[in-house]
Amino acid sequence: LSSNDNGGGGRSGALSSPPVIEVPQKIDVNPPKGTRDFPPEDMRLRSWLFQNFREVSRLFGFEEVDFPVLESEALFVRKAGEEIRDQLYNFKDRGNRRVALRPELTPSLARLVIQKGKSVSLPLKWFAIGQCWRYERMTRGRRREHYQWNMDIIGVPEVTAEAELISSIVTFFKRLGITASDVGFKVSSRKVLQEVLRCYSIPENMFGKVCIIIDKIEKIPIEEIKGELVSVGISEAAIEELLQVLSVKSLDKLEEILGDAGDAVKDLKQLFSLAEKFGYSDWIQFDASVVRGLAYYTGIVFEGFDREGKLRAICGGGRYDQLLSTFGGDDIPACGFGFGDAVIVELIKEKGLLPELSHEVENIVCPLDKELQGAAATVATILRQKGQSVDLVLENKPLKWVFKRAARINAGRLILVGNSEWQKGMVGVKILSTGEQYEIKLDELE
Ligand SMILES: Nc1ccc(Br)nc1
Repeated sequence: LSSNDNGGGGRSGALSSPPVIEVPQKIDVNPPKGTRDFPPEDMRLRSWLFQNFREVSRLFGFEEVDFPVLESEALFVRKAGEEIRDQLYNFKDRGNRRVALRPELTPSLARLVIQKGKSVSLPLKWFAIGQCWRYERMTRGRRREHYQWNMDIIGVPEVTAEAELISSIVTFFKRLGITASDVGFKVSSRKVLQEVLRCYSIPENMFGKVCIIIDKIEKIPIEEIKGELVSVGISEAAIEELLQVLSVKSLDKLEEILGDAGDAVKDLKQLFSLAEKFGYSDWIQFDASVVRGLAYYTGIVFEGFDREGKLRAICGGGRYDQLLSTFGGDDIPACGFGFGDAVIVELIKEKGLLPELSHEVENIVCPLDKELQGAAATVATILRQKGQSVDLVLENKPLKWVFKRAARINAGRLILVGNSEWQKGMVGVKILSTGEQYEIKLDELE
């Protein structure tokens, strides 16, 4: 156990009595509603996706981190009316603690940064791949879990950090064969909203709530948006100005409205200039209507979208400069993104970019009779010590069965351990793709 492990026990308190669990007669072999199994074929695709997440993270010099799936509920109970809050997979554990299955990774990352305090030096460039949960009424039939790739830069106030993060996602898309004709990024800044709200002297503490309402602008009728804004105390005039600004699709137009004194226009201009230098200008567009649905964003926000408009957002992120301080940490700037494992798979299927991923084994090793099972184990071990993968036949099977299995597991070679050969320290080899076969001394086998 690591030194800081508290054994999960925390303060020793009385445990509630264990629930009486009925032993089911016949178990349901399907996974719980809204969750997925990953049998080998699906697991190969997931591993391939995660390998690409990891390789891009390595290219950008990020370090991998991880956190418990189970967190204190307090990490996620923000009061801005977020969907993520309404769908929290939360409960009281047997120590009477309010806990939740994490719906996202960013709060855990913020918690760990604060926990590490001065023992880590900024900037931090951390990435994580973790399963995230929501509890949604199954009437909508949507999943309750997905895996997210997160990349976060902690301690860099400049927009160079957001530009770097978007570059990492572009790099990922390019690795999969996705181009700027397939997907784009809508980019804006919450400082646009902030500057409008300030003009109408709307208090800062309304900012998160207004963003969450505005984020629904393409999901619910505009009259409902207006109604919700009115209900949180935004004046009709402010609402009209907000909606007018949110329809702006060019930075020049935005500058006309907001002027160039504020940070919103300055940050966005810098981001688009850096995009030129990174070489991904074709991938991004300014769109003032992008606010994202998480209350803690404070600056640049972006989301990846499919240009055919068939799919939900592919990924999203932004700057969250206040999150660490709201958790009691120092005032440390931060930005990051989340990239789910579901929409991207729908996209590569749409684009015919699904990779061919088959299970392969270099060798299948088979004793020709029971007495040679030990000899076959020796051969398998020698090959494995040389870094070769081996499927060792573990039962006394007819050769017909062995050849069928060799084909099913895409074995490269069949290594036959027969009595007369073994007496001479040799084995039989059959190259399954060509049919070529020969005998070879065990110590020459490679
Ligand atoms: N936040 C969240 C968690 C799980 C799923 Br599925 N979607 C969104």
